[in-house]
Amino acid sequence: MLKPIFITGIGTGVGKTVTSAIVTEHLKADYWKPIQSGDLENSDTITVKQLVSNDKTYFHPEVYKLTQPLSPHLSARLDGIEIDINTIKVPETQNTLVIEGAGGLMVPLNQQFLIVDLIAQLKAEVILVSQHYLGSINHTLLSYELLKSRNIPVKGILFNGHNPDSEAYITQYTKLKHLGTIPVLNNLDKNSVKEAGKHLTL
Ligand SMILES: Nc1ncnc2c1ncn2[C@@H]1O[C@H](COP(=O)(O)OP(=O)(O)OP(=O)(O)O)[C@@H](O)[C@H]1O
Ligand SMILES: C[C@H](N)[C@H](N)CCCCCC(=O)O
Ligand SMILES: [Mg+2]
Repeated sequence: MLKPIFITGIGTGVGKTVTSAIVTEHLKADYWKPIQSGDLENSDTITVKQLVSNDKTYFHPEVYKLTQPLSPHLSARLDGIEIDINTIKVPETQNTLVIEGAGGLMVPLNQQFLIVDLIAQLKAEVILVSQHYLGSINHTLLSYELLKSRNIPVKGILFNGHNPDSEAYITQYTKLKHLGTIPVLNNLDKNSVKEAGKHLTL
């Protein structure tokens, strides 16, 4: 079986959903967001559906749909449940599977487990999404160190936005494969998503 691709990021709001749409479209892969924390009317699955144009992608349903836009451990508690990571199993598919996490690697799912533990359990390989802001080099290198310490395979790093100096520093330090940069998409739509994928090395 192909290793699923887990799209994680150096934090929340760094562009994992936009990246997931681009990667999903480019590979005509399936998409799965196992834990949606809040924004249920405008979930990441709905967003990716709106941005993908191929007819091969299958959207697997979320396992947890939590009502509050908070860390999943807390969102679950407020909904009166606890996330059981044993219920989160890779869906059956013959296709490449793109999985989107929630927030960054150390985001708690319950009192014990973090997103990074879920990645290990799902035996996925990671695409790390970084975004440029003051402080992002630190967040990117911390994410890299964690993945390395857990022996999690990393397919490469994608930058949402372009900053040649930061990218050069990060790639020379980590030796991660630079999979490309995603420009600011002023018109975020099916066309721009399809086009952005052509400039990535996946
Ligand atoms: N390259 C881009 N061009 C235009 N808009 C972008 C780009 N990247 C991200 N955005 C916008 O920034 C916001 C955050 O991006 P996104 O939802 O992809 O983050 P995320 O990492 O998936 O967040 P979460 O942790 O909530 O899942 C969204 O409104 C998205 O449309
Ligand atoms: C609600 C948000 N959009 C994400 N889905 C979850 C982000 C959790 C961040 C938790 C944290 O790192 O403090
Ligand atoms: Mg997202």
